[in-house]
Amino acid sequence: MTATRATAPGAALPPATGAWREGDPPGRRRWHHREGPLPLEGGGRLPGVRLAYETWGRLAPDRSNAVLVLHALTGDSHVAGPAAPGHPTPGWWDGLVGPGRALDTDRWFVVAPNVLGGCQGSTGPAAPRPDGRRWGGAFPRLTQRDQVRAEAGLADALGIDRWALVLGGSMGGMRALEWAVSHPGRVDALLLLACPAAASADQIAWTSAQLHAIRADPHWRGGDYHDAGPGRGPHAGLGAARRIAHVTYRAAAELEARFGNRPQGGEDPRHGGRYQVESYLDHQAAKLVRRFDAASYVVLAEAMNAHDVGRGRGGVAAALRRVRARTLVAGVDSDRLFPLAQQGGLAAGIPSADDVRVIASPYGHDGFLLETEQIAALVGELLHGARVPDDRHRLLS
Ligand SMILES: CC(=O)SCCNC(=O)CCNC(=O)[C@H](O)C(C)(C)COP(=O)(O)OP(=O)(O)OC[C@H]1O[C@@H](n2cnc3c(N)ncnc32)[C@H](O)[C@@H]1OP(=O)(O)O
Ligand SMILES: N[C@@H](CCO)C(=O)O
Repeated sequence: MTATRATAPGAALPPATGAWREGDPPGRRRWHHREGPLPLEGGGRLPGVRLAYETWGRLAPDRSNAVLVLHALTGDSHVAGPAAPGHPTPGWWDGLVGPGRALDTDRWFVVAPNVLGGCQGSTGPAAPRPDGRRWGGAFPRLTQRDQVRAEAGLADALGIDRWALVLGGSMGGMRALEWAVSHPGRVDALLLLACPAAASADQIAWTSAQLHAIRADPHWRGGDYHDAGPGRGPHAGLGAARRIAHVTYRAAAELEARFGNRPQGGEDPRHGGRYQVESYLDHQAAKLVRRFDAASYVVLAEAMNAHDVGRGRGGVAAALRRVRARTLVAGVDSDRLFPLAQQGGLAAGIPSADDVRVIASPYGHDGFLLETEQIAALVGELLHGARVPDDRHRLLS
């Protein structure tokens, strides 16, 4: 595996350039600096919080056209647009955001923050503390609620009282749900994709194996490796974590059809060579190691494990009843990590939600990233009241 850096990609970012201004080009990364420390659900306060974010479109004078897009575990604020300096991958929902697309940026003002704890410009373990040293292993545990609280600060700074739509998949869906539960008056419409009301034992178990892989790497050093020098981070551990995770992101039938038990190229597994599927996972691992910080991975994965929208709110059912947004819940039929039954539970518990919508896909959990046409139809239904083709359900709005 390629091991190119000990520091997080975010650590090399240019200095903050301030908040969004009228006339900004689409997709330019900007930063919001919170005034004062962020109180954390688990106790304590996080000082020096900043969120990186990108925007597309123009905020209407009455500020009624703002849409919040929330990314998943290893995503970032770069929802749309090509790869560019500071954006190692093209926009992860490029087919969804832009002029004439479902999130038509001639009409909607789309905002996408990098999650708190992440490594693509927002405050995370690789970022400096107020005293100038890096957080490293001292970075506090976060929950989705802390992350949403930080995002609410960004909304305040942008002058956005209400979101016309909040949407996200996987970890982004967890935060979208938290937004609708903790700020019911600020979310007009809600699209939840491939996420649960609370992390399940199965999800926590898969994540636990990933966390062990990272912490077992001798270069982990309790999370204090960021200044250890080039190539001296826990890259092997992060790569192992990604291999485990990536299998859960895809479907067994898809892997079978693509790779079966065939050897990779001229390699012979009986003599130390790899199977095709091993080579594929090696590739996915190497790509993540080049662009993501292991300590951020740990912070975000632990926050996902802590996800429980009902905690301290009288349970999941009571929490879901707080949602006032027009809501669509959708899951991927081949998702083995966040199975459709979990989205069924969300749809049943949220007062305005209809039956769960099914995204048909062979790709498993990653279907929420890949099936953009089906997701575009759901966005259109929420924003414009247009029916999804072949929809068997009543209109929500
Ligand atoms: C909201 C967010 O989560 S944003 C972050 C999303 N992006 C990521 O997570 C990056 C990791 N990748 C993924 O999660 C998924 O691959 C997706 C959803 C982004 C893309 O899925 P797909 O288009 O189906 O790509 P797929 O899983 O087939 O991977 C293709 C890659 O595997 C490589 N590959 C395929 N077979 C093999 C093999 N036998 N050996 C080695 N590499 C292989 C391809 O060359 C291709 O490489 P490239 O991505 O460098 O061009
Ligand atoms: N491929 C996605 C899946 C997790 O939802 C990611 O890495 O964020």
